[in-house]
Amino acid sequence: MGCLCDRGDSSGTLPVDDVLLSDQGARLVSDPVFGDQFTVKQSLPKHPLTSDFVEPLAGRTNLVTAEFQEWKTWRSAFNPGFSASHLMTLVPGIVTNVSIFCDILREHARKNDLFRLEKHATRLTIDIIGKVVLDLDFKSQRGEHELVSAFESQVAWQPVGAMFRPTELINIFRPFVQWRNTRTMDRCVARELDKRFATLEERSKQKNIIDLALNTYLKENPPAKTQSVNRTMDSRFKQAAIDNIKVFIFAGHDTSSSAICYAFYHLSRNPETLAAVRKEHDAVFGTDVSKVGEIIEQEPHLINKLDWTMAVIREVLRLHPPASTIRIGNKDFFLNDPTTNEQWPTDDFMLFPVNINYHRSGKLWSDPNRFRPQRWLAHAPPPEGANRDAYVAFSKGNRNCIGQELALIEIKIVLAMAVRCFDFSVRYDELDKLKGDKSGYPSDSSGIQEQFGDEAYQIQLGTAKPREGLPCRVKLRDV
Ligand code: HEM
Repeated sequence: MGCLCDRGDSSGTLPVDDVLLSDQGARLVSDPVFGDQFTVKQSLPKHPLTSDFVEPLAGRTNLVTAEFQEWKTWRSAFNPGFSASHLMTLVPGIVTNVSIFCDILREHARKNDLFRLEKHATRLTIDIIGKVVLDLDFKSQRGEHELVSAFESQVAWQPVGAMFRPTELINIFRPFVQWRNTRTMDRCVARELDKRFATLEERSKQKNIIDLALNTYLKENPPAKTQSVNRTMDSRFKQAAIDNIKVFIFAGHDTSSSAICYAFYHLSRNPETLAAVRKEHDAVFGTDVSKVGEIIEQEPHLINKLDWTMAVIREVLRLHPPASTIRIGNKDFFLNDPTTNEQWPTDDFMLFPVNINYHRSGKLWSDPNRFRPQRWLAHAPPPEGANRDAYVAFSKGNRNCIGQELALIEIKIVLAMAVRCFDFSVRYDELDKLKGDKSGYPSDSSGIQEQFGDEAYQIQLGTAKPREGLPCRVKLRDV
């Protein structure tokens, strides 16, 4: 491993460092001064490994991997689906799904059983995204839906990730299982596309992702006056629409579910923060916790008053960012050290702004490994406050996360409806009892059990998730 800069911080992290990944060099970037050069000032194309990762989940033509004009066309087609005013119309659907999530937690509390929170959080967020993207109720929190099951299986069979599954080692199965899952996912999405396409012109304009995709098609291919709306959709466009819908379903649930788990994890370990968040919820929604969902539905803008809750979410995503970006360098692009004016070539290098290094750098943050949400409160100026330049949870530049506001809204609603009802306790000490629960997690209590002092360190399962799916118990609070 060779280093490019010798301005490492106290933890020894270098702003730019080189490693060899299989047969290709990678420049690991740990400082926004360098990372912004290829994500913000100029946005270099995504590295081909992004497509390798995304393709089994969302095919070849999707917003995450698209470049140049194709990306521009799709990004502007989908932008209206994330306008502040449209997002507020999604709140009732989110509240309905969060109520079901809370009911499920209530059932666990009554049974006082041990369970993995990740499964419930993932089913919650996939149900929410099903409504946002397809205007469809998957109802997967209470039952099975073939599209959801295919997604879950596809994530579990990703080659990077759940290596603990013995079947993972026998690679000959993977292509078949992934091919079958893709066929199921494509069939389900195509069915919805056909239904919506047939009725598109009869319905008033809607901004869910499926209709925004179809409107793009109609704009590019206006029907002739004599043509019936039953005409068939161009097959290339249809596949691109299917892939984009799948990418929204994947990107829109897998990351948010990880953040929900980590929010409960940190709140359960930080009683003072938990008390501050509960106090804030009392002040904003009143003390009758049974009414919160109704109040949020009627006055959705109240969630903009949740400063502490928002600070918790930002801090959770600082310590445990579930996703990142990787770019590919080229012969005309050089990384520049502004203090020395030295230039480094990037041709054929993977350029990786390492989110964990940004977020846990002692040079960029005070007390970087500690959960301290108050650093995000408006009255906490730097150095106590947050270093917003060094915050890349949603990436930066024009390829930043299109769904970030939606994610923040849904996580805020989950916390607003749950934290005053339940006491969470994280139970890695009882992991052995979950052995053989068919979750796919190994229940491995041997070897290293923590990283940075956290038992719930991140593993890759799709995006990055808490180890072992966050085993926990919940108790009902007397409120
Ligand atoms: C806590 C939740 C979330 C986190 C931490 C997160 C993080 C990210 C990151 C780091 C990227 C950059 C990926 C790359 O460059 O390869 C990204 C892009 C993206 N995210 Fe999110 N995301 C979240 C929620 C969502 C949601 C709810 C949606 C959809 C409703 C979504 C849809 C997307 C899409 C489509 C892109 C690609 C955007 C583009 O390239 O134009 N994400 N997200």
